[in-house]
Formats: sequence, C-alpha cells, structure tokens
Amino acid sequence: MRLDSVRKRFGERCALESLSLALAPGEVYALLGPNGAGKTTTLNLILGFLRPDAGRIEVAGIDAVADPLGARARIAYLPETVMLHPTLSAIENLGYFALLGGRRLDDAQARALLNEAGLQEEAHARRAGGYSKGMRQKVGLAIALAKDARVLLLDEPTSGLDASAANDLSHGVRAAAQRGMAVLMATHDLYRVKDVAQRLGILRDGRLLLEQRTDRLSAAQIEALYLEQLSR
Ligand SMILES: Nc1ncnc2c1ncn2[C@@H]1O[C@H](COP(=O)(O)OP(=O)(O)OP(=O)(O)O)[C@@H](O)[C@H]1O
Repeated sequence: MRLDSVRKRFGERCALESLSLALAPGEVYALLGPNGAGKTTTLNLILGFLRPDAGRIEVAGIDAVADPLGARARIAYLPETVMLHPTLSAIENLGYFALLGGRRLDDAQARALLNEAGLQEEAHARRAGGYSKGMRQKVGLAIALAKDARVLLLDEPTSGLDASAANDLSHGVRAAAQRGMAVLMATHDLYRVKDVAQRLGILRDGRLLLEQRTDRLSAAQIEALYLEQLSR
C-alpha cells in the first residue's frame, strides 16, 4: 500500500499536507500524532470515505481514488469502537459479518479466528451484549482477519483497554501481519508501539515529521522521540 503526496483540506483547514507513506506486505506501521494530527483522515482517505485534493493512493495495486470500492474490497478495518449484535455470540457475529463479506465460516474456522484474535474460548458462545470493550475489539479483529484482505487499518485499537486485553489484541495484530497483510495502525499507545510495529511515523498538523524503525529503540526512547518531535 502506498500514499504519494496526498493532500486533504477541509475548507481553510489543512488536514494533510503532502503525505507520503509506503507499507510492505507483512509490515506493521504505527502512525502516531496528537489529536487533530490527521491520522483518522489518513485512514478515511485510504478507505475511500474521503477524496484527496491531490496525490495518489494505491491499495494492493489498485488506484484507491479512481476505484474506491475495488480498493475497499482488499481492506479490513478495525474502528475504535466495534459494534456487534448484542443478542448474538462471538461465533454468530463473526459468521454474520463474514457472510456479508461473501465468506461462509464453519464453527471450527470461526473459533480458530477468534483464538487468533485473542478472545478466550469460554466467551466464544456467549452473547456479545455482556462483552467488555476489549472483547468486542477482539471480535472486530477476528471479523477483519476473516476478510482475508491485503491491508488492515486500525484506528486506536487499544484505546480504553486494560493492559492484558491490549496485549492480546497486539498479538492478534502481529498475527495479521504474519498472514502477509500490510497493517497501518493509528495509535496513542506509545508503550505498545515497539511490541507491534516495525516502523513508526509521527504526524503533526498533517505533516509527517519523522519515520523510524522501532527495532533499535526502547519504549522509553520512542516516547522521548515523540515528545521531542512535538515540542519543536
Ligand atoms: N469532516 C471534517 N470536517 C472538517 N474538519 C475536519 C473533518 N475531519 C477532520 N477535520 C479536521 O482535520 C484535522 C485532522 O483530524 P483527524 O481526525 O484526522 O485527526 P486525528 O489525528 O485522527 O486526531 P485524534 O487523535 O483526535 O483522533 C483536524 O483539525 C480536524 O478538526
């Protein structure tokens, strides 16, 4: 997936100014930035919910501006808040949403995906109405994995989750990358970036200030780098 010199304005306000990003299959990229930096706008442009004013967006070789539906068919998306049918179980929710996407799952396939996304076995057949936010996010990730997409987009996937749920979800995100998906994750969770992502980018006022590999950085160094960039 790649973005080349993408610009997006809302009236006078410039949400993105010449943003270029390239992600390889199997790579997890953490997009960091303060509120209003342009992270959600970036995801909405890739999803085709917004049109750029300038620049190119390519998803799995498809021009996402000219063919947003074609691109979206190759994208799985996990929003910050996952909506599930409260009276259906995780297995039933997953089966329902996978079917909407054209894929019929049997019970074993559904359970395997829920395990991969980190949802504990005892919750698989329970009604989703009683789930915590972390459990709903995990079902959302399983739904995303079921789509067999080339690109996975996540918007603040661990916001509001406890450490254990956030850790399980991070594990599921890595599993998605191991399947060969290019994963772009907008996040404020600086301490988890190193565990999940191979690269990070820091966005502020619609500009990418810095891109860096995470392997040689500690979590504390990532936080220091972030704060230093934002104080400039
Ligand atoms: N539909 C819209 N109409 C007008 N302005 C918008 C719209 N969507 C976003 N913006 C503006 O564009 C800028 C980028 O917003 P965006 O939501 O992409 O930031 P963000 O990095 O996702 O922030 P957060 O961390 O709070 O989710 C902000 O200044 C925002 O007010």
